[in-house]
Amino acid sequence: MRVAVIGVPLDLGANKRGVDMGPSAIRYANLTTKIEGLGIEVEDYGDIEVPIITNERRNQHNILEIRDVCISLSRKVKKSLEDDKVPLVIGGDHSIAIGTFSGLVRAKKDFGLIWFDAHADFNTLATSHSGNVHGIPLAVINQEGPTDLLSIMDNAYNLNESNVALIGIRDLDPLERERLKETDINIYTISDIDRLGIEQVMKEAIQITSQGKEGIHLSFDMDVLDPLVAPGVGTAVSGGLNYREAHLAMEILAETDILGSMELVEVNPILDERNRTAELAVELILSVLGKSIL
Ligand SMILES: NC(=[NH2+])NCCC[C@H](N)C(=O)O
Ligand SMILES: [Mn+2]
Ligand SMILES: [Mn+2]
Repeated sequence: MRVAVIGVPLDLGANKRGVDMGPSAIRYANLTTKIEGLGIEVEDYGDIEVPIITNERRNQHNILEIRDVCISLSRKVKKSLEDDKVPLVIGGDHSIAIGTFSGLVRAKKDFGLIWFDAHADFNTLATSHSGNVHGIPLAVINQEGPTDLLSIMDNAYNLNESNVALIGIRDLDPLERERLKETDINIYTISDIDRLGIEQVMKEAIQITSQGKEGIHLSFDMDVLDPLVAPGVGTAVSGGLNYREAHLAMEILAETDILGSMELVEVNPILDERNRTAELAVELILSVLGKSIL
C-alpha cells in the first residue's frame, strides 16, 4: 500500500475557528515519519489552498468558498488514486468530505462509506439550526443540499444509502433526526455500541457497507471520541468512544484489508491540550493502516 497525504486547512464550514490549523497539528505529531515506520511508502501532497476570509465576511455559509476548496480537493484525491495511492485527507472541518467523496467518484471508485461521528452531518440548510456547512456533508453526498455543493458531485454515481454506516452518533438536530429515520442508512448510535460492543458493530458495518463494493471510504470525525481523550474538537459531545474502542475499531478495519481511502477531520488545536488530539489522530491513522500490538 502507498499513501498520499492531502491537507485541507478549511474552517469555513464551522462556527468555532481553529480547525484550519488541524493539518499542521497532525503533521507536527509526525504523521508521515510514523507511517513510514510501518513500512508504508507515503508522499505528502501538501495543502489545498483555502481563501482567507475576514470575520465580517464569514456570512452566507461561505458556500462558494467551500465549493472551490472541495473542487481542488476532489482533483487531488482523484490524482492520488490514479497514482495508485490511498488518499489520506486531513482536515479541516467536515465539509471537506464532499470534496473527498467527489474525488473517489471521479476516479471511478465504487466505495461503501463508514462515517464515525458524534453527529450525523445530515442536515440540509433548511433543517439546520446553525447553518454551518460541516453539518450537511453527508446529505450532500446523498445528493441533497445546495445546488452549488451538489454540482461538485458527479451525479452518475450510485452510493446506496444501505452502503453507508454512521457510527458513534449521539447528537442529532430534531429535523435532522426525522430525515435520517426516513433513509436506509445504517445507524450505530453510541447506545448500540454499548449494547453490542464495538467489535460486533464494526463487523456488521464493514459487511453491510462493502456489499457489492470494491472497498470502503472511512470518514472519521474526531468528535466521535469522548472529549476526555480528544478535547481538541469544535463541537464536543460527552459520552463518546473511548481510547480502546476507537483503536479496536481501526484495527478491525485494518484486518479486513478493505480500506480504499480515508479522511480525518475536525482537529482544533486552539481548543486542544498540548496537541494530544492531533497525536491521537495520528495513532488512530496508524492503527487503520495496520499497526498492531504484536
Ligand atoms: N462535522 C461536525 N462537527 N458537525 C457538527 C454539526 C452540528 C449540528 N448538527 C449542525 O448542523 O450544526
Ligand atoms: Mn462531522
Ligand atoms: Mn461531529
